[in-house]
Parts: sequence; structure tokens; C-alpha cells
Amino acid sequence: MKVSVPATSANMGPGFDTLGIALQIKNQVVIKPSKFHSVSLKGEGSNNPALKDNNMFISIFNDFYHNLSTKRRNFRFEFYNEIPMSRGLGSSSAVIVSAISSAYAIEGVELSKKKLLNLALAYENHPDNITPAVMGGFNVATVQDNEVNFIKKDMPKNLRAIVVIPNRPISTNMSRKTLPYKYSKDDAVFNLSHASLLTAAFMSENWEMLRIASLDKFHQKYRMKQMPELFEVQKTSLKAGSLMSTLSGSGSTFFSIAYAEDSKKIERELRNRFPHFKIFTTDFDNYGVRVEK
Ligand SMILES: Nc1ncnc2c1ncn2[C@@H]1O[C@H](COP(=O)(O)OP(=O)(O)OP(=O)(O)O)[C@@H](O)[C@H]1O
Ligand SMILES: N[C@@H](CCO)C(=O)O
Repeated sequence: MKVSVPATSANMGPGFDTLGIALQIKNQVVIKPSKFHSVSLKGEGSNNPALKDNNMFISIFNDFYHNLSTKRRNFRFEFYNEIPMSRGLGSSSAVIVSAISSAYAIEGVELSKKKLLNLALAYENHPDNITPAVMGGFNVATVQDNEVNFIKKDMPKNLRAIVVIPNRPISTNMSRKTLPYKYSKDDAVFNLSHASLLTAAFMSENWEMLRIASLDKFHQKYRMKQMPELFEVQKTSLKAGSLMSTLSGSGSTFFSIAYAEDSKKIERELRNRFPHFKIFTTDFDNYGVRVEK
């Protein structure tokens, strides 16, 4: 059995804890019944031996598997990870979503994407990464009475994402602690109006509006101060022709959207300026988690 889950970029500027989009960068796990428990890791995280013993995937998988099954089978878990950890590309959401999906699939128990999303919420209480990880596409999501309510929009083929992945991680938990406890009414109205405009721009495919609509006063500047080069990444990307350029989730990755025909030039300029960062262009994912039995 094989499960794959896309990377996600959350917030998208002003949509703190609300907006998110799925990318064609994936984590994949292959699970096979086996005499003994074993784990193999390729790609991101493979240089971290602790992940073989103390792995968030295995612990969430076991929570669900032990609830769903009376049998005590052992498995071999083969992880192929493309999503870098603690870089703001939804690595934790991908693990949560794939672990829950895998436990249901291995037991042959039906699980709708809507139920999966609500189960994932118990492990990550903001819906902006888990929703696109499950559904794919661009998503607006809110939580009411422990349920995610969302609207999804498929991304068109003429746009690309350009990601700039710094060589240092930022932990989401730590980074949330650097944010103000309270915001002024002016800042609240600023973010409300920009997030609304950004959502309307995606829904109506008014891409030229993104440059203004993606401005934020809630979180980016506080987080980017931890890595001041990110201000230059943003300027370079916008100057080179990106439609928008925002901190991805809690960082440290910077995420830009551009027309397909502009994306390679933007990628080249970013690479020239920031040779020590990992920089590439990718498509959007419109499907979300995929289970192959
Ligand atoms: N492939 C993986 N296997 C096991 N655990 C992982 C994996 N990827 C991420 N994790 C766990 O998730 C933690 C990273 O979560 P964190 O929320 O800080 O970053 P992120 O999800 O990449 O960023 P963001 O939420 O801003 O997009 C890691 O420290 C590790 O505990
Ligand atoms: N909305 C979340 C995304 C990262 O998980 C944050 O900005 O902290």
C-alpha cells in the first residue's frame, strides 16, 4: 500500500491560519506487512537516525491502527520524503495526513477526505496546511465546533510556484511565540481586507491583484527578522516578475507565484542572488492525499 501527500504553503501573506495551497512536492510512504517492525528513510530526514526510532508518523499510525484493528501485525515502513522539515512547507501536516490515511487503508476501513481532515485537526489545530494537504488546490478554511469548513479552488496550469528554501529551519511552535499577543484595529482591518481580496482574486483568477492583496501585517515581518535575508528574497522575487511572494507558513521557505512563462527567469535571478539556498520551480497539486492499495 502506498500513500502520498503534497507539501503545502500556508498563510499566503495575510491569510494567517486560514489560507493554504498544495504543491507538487510530495512525501510518500509504502507499507508492507512484515515479520518484524522496520523503517527505511530516503530523501529529507534520512540523515537523522532519530527519525527511525521516534517518528511522529509511526506514533500517529499506531494510535489509529490500534483503535481500528484487534490484530497486532508488524509492518515495514518505507518513507520517500521530498518535503523538507521545519521549513514552512507543511512537513508536519503531511505526516499527520499520511499516518491517519495509512492506518485506515491498511485495515481496509473507508475514510472520506472530509473525515480525514477533521481527524487531522486533533494533531494540528489550524486548518491552513492540513486542508490543502488533504484536498489539493488553493483553500480557504476555518474551524467551527471542531470541524473544518473550507472552499477549494483548483489551480490553473498557467501558474507556477517558485520556492526558496533556506539552509536553516524555523520551528512553527517557536515561531508562533514571536508573534504579538494583540493587534490594533487598523492592523486587523488591514489583514481582513487583504485576505478577503486575495481570496476573491484566486476565485476570480484575477492574478494581477495578488501583488497588493498578498500584503500582511500579522506575522511576516516578525518572523522574517529572524532571517533578515528573507526581505531581500521577497524584493528580488517581486522585482523579477512574481505575482506574489510571501513567507511560506511559519518559514523559513519563501513562496512565490508567477506566470509559467516568467517562472524560469525569476528562478534564475533568485539563484544568482542566493546561491546558498535551495531554489526551484514547481507545479501546484490539485488532488491532495492519494492512497493506492
Ligand atoms: N517526514 C517526517 N517524518 C517524521 N516526522 C516529521 C517529518 N516531517 C516533519 N516531521 C515532524 O514535524 C516537525 C516539523 O513541524 P513544523 O510544524 O515545525 O514544520 P513544518 O510543518 O515543516 O512547517 P509549517 O507548519 O510552517 O509548514 C519535525 O520537527 C518533526 O517532528
Ligand atoms: N498558520 C501557521 C502555519 C504554519 O504551520 C503559522 O503561521 O504558524
